[in-house]
Formats: sequence, C-alpha cells, structure tokens
Amino acid sequence: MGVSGTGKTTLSVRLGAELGCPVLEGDAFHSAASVAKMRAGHPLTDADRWPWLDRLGRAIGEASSTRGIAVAACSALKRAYRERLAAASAVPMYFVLLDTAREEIARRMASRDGHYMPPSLLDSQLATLERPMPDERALTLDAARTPESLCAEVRAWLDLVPASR
Ligand SMILES: Nc1ncnc2c1ncn2[C@@H]1O[C@H](COP(=O)(O)OP(=O)(O)OP(=O)(O)O)[C@@H](O)[C@H]1O
Ligand SMILES: O=C(O)[C@H](O)[C@@H](O)[C@H](O)[C@H](O)CO
Repeated sequence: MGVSGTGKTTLSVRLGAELGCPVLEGDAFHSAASVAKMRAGHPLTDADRWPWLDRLGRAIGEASSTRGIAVAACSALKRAYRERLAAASAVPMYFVLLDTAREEIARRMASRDGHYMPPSLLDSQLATLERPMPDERALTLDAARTPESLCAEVRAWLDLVPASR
C-alpha cells in the first residue's frame, strides 16, 4: 500500500518471485472509467473505489488459495479501504506501507513513461492517505530503500506474524 509511485509494483513483483506465489496488480482492476478519470487528472472518489476494492479483494482471496499466500499492489489509502479489501478477500491480510518524502515520490512519478497516473495527482493521494494505526496488521517502510532490502524486511516480518492473527 501507499500513494502512487512509491514502489508498490516493484516490491510486489519481487516479493512474489521470491515467495513463488501469485502477484496481483491493483491498477489492473480499475474500471476503464476510473483509469480515464485519473488520466484526465481527477482523483477517484470513495464511490469509484468501493467496487474496485471488492474486485481486487476477491481476486486476492482466490489467488491465495493456490499457494497459501498471494501478494498484491494496491494503494489502499484509507483504513476503510483496507478493511473492505480484507473483507472481500476472506483471508488474513497484512499490509506494508511504502512511505517516503514527497520529493522522492514526485521524482519517481515524473521519471516513468507511459503510466496513466499524472504527477499532479500526488498531493491528492497524500491528502487521502491514512497511515495504518497500531492495531492494524501493518508494517511501515521507508520507500527510499532498495527493493532488495525492502523485500528482505517484509519476508522477515511475515515469518514473525502468527498465521492465526
Ligand atoms: N525502492 C526503489 N528505489 C528506487 N526506485 C524505485 C524503487 N521502487 C520503485 N522505484 C521506481 O519508482 C517508480 C515507481 O515504482 P512503481 O511503479 O513500483 O510504484 P507504484 O507504487 O506501483 O506506482 P503506482 O501505484 O502509480 O502504479 C518506477 O520507475 C520504479 O522503477
Ligand atoms: O486509489 C487510488 O487513487 C488509485 O489506486 C491510485 O493510487 C492509482 O491507481 C495507483 O496508485 C496507480 O498510479
């Protein structure tokens, strides 16, 4: 989880490869209308996001049944979005927030080609972000670290989280 451009896709692909499990890309579950809206520079609303979170959550639940675990990249900006995603999946869900300085995120967004998300939406993403509370199953990491070290820390954390929690 985290705002656009923090490295969710990069980390999830790496983690999925290391764990040998399915990887789901949240961006692929948006409706065409939502993608067009973001491309045009308009932030999504809650109403835009609920059906997307339900679709992605169900897919996470299905994907995790094959290998016992699945990894997903999803902004999941608000607590209510994380709760919706977990409820739709019907499996235990653990969140990793990638968080770092605005300047670094803006630099990453500006430097990538062909992505529908315009850098102008970064401030709305940051304003919407509700960082996980202590009672959520969540780990916060500095997104400025290397993908290798982020991946290693997530794996160490997952091993320490009891499966029944
Ligand atoms: N740990 C990292 N260190 C340096 N650059 C990174 C790191 N992770 C990702 N990047 C680069 O930052 C850019 C954004 O990464 P990525 O697409 O993984 O982010 P994202 O959070 O999935 O974005 P979005 O939600 O907008 O799809 C890419 O150009 C990627 O190569
Ligand atoms: O909830 C949202 O506003 C969206 O998921 C956005 O965060 C983007 O789709 C994603 O980050 C790709 O840039």
